[in-house]
Amino acid sequence: MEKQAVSGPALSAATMGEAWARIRGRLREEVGEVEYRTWLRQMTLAGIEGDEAVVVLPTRFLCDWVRSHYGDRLRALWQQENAAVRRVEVRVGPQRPAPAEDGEEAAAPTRETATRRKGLAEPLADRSSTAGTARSADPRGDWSAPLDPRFTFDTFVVGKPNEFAHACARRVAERPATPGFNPLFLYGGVGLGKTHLMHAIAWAIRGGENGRNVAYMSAEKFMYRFIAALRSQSTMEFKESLRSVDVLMVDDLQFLIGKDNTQEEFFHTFNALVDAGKQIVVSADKSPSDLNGLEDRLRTRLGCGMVADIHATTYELRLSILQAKAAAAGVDVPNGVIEFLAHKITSNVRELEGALNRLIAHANLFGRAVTLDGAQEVLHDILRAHDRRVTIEEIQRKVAEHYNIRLTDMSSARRARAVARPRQVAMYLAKQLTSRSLPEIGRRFGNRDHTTVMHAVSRIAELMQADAAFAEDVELLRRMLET
Ligand SMILES: Nc1ncnc2c1ncn2[C@@H]1O[C@H](COP(=O)(O)OP(=O)(O)OP(=O)(O)O)[C@@H](O)[C@H]1O
Repeated sequence: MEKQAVSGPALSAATMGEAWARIRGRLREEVGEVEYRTWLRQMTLAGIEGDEAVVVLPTRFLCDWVRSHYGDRLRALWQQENAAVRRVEVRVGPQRPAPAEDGEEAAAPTRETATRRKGLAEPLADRSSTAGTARSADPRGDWSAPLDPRFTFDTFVVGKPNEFAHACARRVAERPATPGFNPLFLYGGVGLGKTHLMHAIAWAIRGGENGRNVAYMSAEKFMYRFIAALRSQSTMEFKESLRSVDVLMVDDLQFLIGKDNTQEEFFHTFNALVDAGKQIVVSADKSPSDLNGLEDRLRTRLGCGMVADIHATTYELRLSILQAKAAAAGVDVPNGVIEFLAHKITSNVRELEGALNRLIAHANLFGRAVTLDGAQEVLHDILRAHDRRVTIEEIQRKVAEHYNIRLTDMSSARRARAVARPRQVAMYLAKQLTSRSLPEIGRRFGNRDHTTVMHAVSRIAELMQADAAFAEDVELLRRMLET
């Protein structure tokens, strides 16, 4: 439901802007220049929604930090400005350029401010000028970032694409710092389970008998802690606290690309820990050798233990994941719906899970059973985003698989019915599902003439009319290809 504008003493855009500027000013005075620049400067006000002021920051980590360290203060300051604002929501959102503030760079941004506004660079440039004035951006702290209770080995579904990574993760969890498995480097595309496996390792080691001290963090958090330490001149404590852990786990290492100072610090920490026989686990979106922008010596070190790739999901793995998640939610999702989702949503597990959760939420909310029609309606936006153009090669592959013939027979001269009929089906589907012309389709099927394709199309249409089972078979193929 759309939220209403603030009632009572409503704020106009101009007044809101002024109020926000005052709040930022107050915070800046209260926390000091260094802390303000480190954590708060990138905050922008997205607007007021109902009784809630919405503040955005460029990354999830910054949001978590600002929410937990400054959330109450932000709310109190808003209340002073306008009593109708009762809550402050801090969320990830697009950045508008922050207004120039006293003592800061004016309109033409320096390289540092430009990159900082994108939320990308190491904001280290001013580290000598203001060091010492920082308050509590605690560089020592404890390193035990909260782990997601859902991300354990028990809930991780294993299939061909992730079985090697999973086996390595298990091994490290059971026997940390085993030679050959240190460091463990897990990599794979977005939403394929890297963080899940990292948390599972951390849970297992923390829950083990030896009471090992596990430090789990995102690379982004590593960087912010390091910067905070530099600024408050407490790098010794920072180093000591990290070097006293038994297991260091750093997620999304690609974040350190281009952040040379942080990389260097990470490299030294890494060496100190490995030399001391401690386990390192790292995840990234690419293999060490493909992480261009990481220093060569760091890439070499990262690649010298065990490197395990999590591949894109297969249909079978998607099915198993959906079945496991539906069972865990205690909701009866018919097989047809599960198969449909596994066919349609092929991008990654996060999206697959999101789609299933939405279906389950709808079913619970309206007390209705989950059905295929309902799924198509509830998920129409997700499904549309996954619609894609099917290629002739995909059609040939799918049809060959379906009829159990060789892919090469799609273009061969063999005329045996067992081969010729599936080839005709593939031509028919190519005509139906692609915008290719008849001559072009003919060329892709072993340089056949366009009249051969025409004949195949009409023959298959006839057979479908005459034989319901055959028609159903072709329809099934079409639906599978239309994912
Ligand atoms: N094999 C699996 N079994 C069960 N759940 C999985 C599996 N793989 C991924 N997931 C789920 O998919 C979601 C996304 O996974 P995760 O956050 O671990 O991905 P990621 O690879 O770290 O992505 P990113 O690159 O965006 O950080 C999580 O909810 C996770 O539990």
